Amino acid sequence: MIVEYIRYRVDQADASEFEAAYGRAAVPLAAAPECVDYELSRCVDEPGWYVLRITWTSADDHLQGFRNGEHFGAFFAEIRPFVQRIEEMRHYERTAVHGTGSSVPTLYEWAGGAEALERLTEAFYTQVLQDDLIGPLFAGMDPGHPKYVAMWLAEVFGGPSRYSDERGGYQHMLTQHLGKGITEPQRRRWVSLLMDAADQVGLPDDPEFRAAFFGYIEWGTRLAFANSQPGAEPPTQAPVPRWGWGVAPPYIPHS
Ligand code: HEM
Repeated sequence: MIVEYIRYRVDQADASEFEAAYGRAAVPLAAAPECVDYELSRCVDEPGWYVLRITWTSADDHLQGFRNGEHFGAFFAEIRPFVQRIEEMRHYERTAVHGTGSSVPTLYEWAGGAEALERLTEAFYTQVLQDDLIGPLFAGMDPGHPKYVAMWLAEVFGGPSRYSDERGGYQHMLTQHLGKGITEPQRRRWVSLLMDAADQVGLPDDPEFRAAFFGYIEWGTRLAFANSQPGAEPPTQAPVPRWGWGVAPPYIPHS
């Protein structure tokens, strides 16, 4: 992916027509398969200045695919009157420096931190060990297992990276599932018992948290299932995944 920045300097008198033109141009832009996303921002200190950010699938896709494609004509017809107003138009590559701030709590914080996740896994594995369908899989489990899985979940949900630092990270977790031959009914039971445990220990039950929590559990158990099958060859090295809120951040009423 590549990010294109276009800086415009528009006369204040033309600003509303400029924004309206880009509003119309955004329709063919959004329809172009080469366009990932876009955003037009207006400078607060110098109101005639604008920055348009467009993320393209690649610079070539922009310059060859989009410009020679079916949507360019309609896009360009709208913005043509403002081309003379462009001060800079360049492609930028993302660097390794990026991240998110703390304006939204992590799932880890929202869940109640390490202590809440440990309560969850303790209650969960107590049930697991008594379960006819999946209990036998865990018959020889390490007594520290509930704590280790809580550490894993904490890291996934945005908490400290203890599982990576102290327990071998993704690679160790993967080796624990390889060759286990988990069946689909066993995967489902694992999910179901974990959701029961979440209710039992009082994890937050707001729709946003539960949707994100369940989303990860569904994803993770499907991977564990796939990786446990005979002959599976999953990647042996990978970072511990980091799971966020997805499309529905927490609902925090503002007074
Ligand atoms: C989101 C889904 C899952 C997560 C996050 C997860 C997490 C983990 C982790 C972190 C370990 C290694 C613990 C350690 O450091 O020793 C582990 C081991 C294991 N997992 Fe999973 N797991 C998931 C799904 C499943 C499912 C669906 C099953 C089977 C139904 C399963 C069965 C096992 C077993 C049998 C072990 C070895 C336990 C032992 O002998 O100590 N896991 N899991």
